[in-house]
Amino acid sequence: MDKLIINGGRPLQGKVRISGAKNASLAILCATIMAGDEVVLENIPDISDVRVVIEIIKHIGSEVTWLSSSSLRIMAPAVISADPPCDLVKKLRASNLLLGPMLARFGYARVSLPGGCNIGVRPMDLHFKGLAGMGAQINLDGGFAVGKCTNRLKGARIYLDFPSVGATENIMMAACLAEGQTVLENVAKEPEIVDLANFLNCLGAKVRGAGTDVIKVEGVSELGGCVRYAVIPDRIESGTFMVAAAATRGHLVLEHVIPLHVEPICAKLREAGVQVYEDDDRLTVNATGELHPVDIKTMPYPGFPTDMQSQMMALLSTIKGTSIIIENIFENRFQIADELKRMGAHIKVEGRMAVVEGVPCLCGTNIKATDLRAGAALVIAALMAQGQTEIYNTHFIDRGYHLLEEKLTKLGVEIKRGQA
Ligand SMILES: CC(=O)N[C@H]1[C@@H](OP(=O)(O)OP(=O)(O)OC[C@H]2O[C@@H](n3ccc(=O)[nH]c3=O)[C@H](O)[C@@H]2O)O[C@H](CO)[C@@H](O)[C@@H]1O
Ligand SMILES: C=C(OP(=O)(O)O)C(=O)O
Repeated sequence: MDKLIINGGRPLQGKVRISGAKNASLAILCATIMAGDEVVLENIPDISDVRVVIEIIKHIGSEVTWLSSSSLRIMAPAVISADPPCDLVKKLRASNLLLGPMLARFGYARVSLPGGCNIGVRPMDLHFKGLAGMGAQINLDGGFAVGKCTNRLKGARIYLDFPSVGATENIMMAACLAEGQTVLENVAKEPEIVDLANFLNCLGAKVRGAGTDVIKVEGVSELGGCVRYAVIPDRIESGTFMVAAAATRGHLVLEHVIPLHVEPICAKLREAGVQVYEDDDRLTVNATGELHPVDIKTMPYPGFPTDMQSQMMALLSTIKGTSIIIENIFENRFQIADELKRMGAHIKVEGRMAVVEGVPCLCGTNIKATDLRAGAALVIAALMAQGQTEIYNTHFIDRGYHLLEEKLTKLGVEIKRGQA
């Protein structure tokens, strides 16, 4: 097991290039199993979640080759050679996105219920309801979701009770190969949904409306390949660096960003007194002035992302005054508060609300990541803290941050990896 050792107290200074989006890459990798010909993907981050999904699709028969450090060539199988292996599926959440594509292409899927970070209950009822609405039989069997459809899936009108990202993606993918039209209402509007829809359309799918509340899919009998598809930049990695710059009262230029995707984060940082400037695909963050407390409510996109909530909590823990955070998406995303308190933060958690009283500074100590974004938040806390911090459970952080130590080192941070 690894640990990260960080000596804090220096402002982040310089330029950082943002990598491809984890959540878009994972969904697109699952979608590749529906492709009838070769697919080349670019801007794929080489992070552990991506490596695991690649192993899973290879196991079911896909041929996958790294063409460079961020591009992949994939050829999906005509028939699946094995079920997705349970031990790999359980390593992450996004493996639940195999169900829709496998059912649509092969008429059968036996996928273990997914794992991933312990940030809430995370049921799959909306996925199952949508796929069943298209004619699939879905059963739960000893921790596995087993889906079957004897004939082609049928287009249907499906209303999601909640705009779930994963359910929108699974049903949208399955609808691409269904017979007739699918109308999906109250869907998630996250940029990763739009990226996935764009990729599917590159394969010859007919998806319209991604990024709005209603997605319409005209099913086609087969999908083709794609000569080149570049995944969008990671808005959560962007947000994490922006918050890290603010927390260390630094000055940072982020390159290869889509500013629109990080607008909810920019808006909150500006409200806190951070200067944020946009220029094409670059963002400049300057936090050399006084900062103010802010209140945050996590919401589906374009609201404030739950995946940035922990990082903001770390930042707010050293801003004088009271900030209130309401977590509306995942009930278990305040575990980070206990670790921040070990560093001297004053945070009171009551159900879905956290009250953060800013303290003048945090102190370095030994702390452990409880999930991916909590890990990112602890890195931010360590960057601000006086003295040395050791962060354990780094495997959570490795799920989602490409070249984190290298990027931070270039920005002036003293960071190294050691054995825990
Ligand atoms: C791999 C990936 O893309 N992960 C992202 C995805 O997760 P994920 O796709 O799991 O998140 P969802 O949008 O589905 O979950 C949002 C809420 O809906 C609930 N729900 C979801 C499905 C369902 O069938 N029933 C149900 O009740 C969940 O428990 C949660 O409370 O979106 C989340 C919300 O933006 C992000 O935090 C994750 O980083
Ligand atoms: C919650 C996250 O990911 P996952 O859905 O893969 O657990 C995340 O990226 O913060």
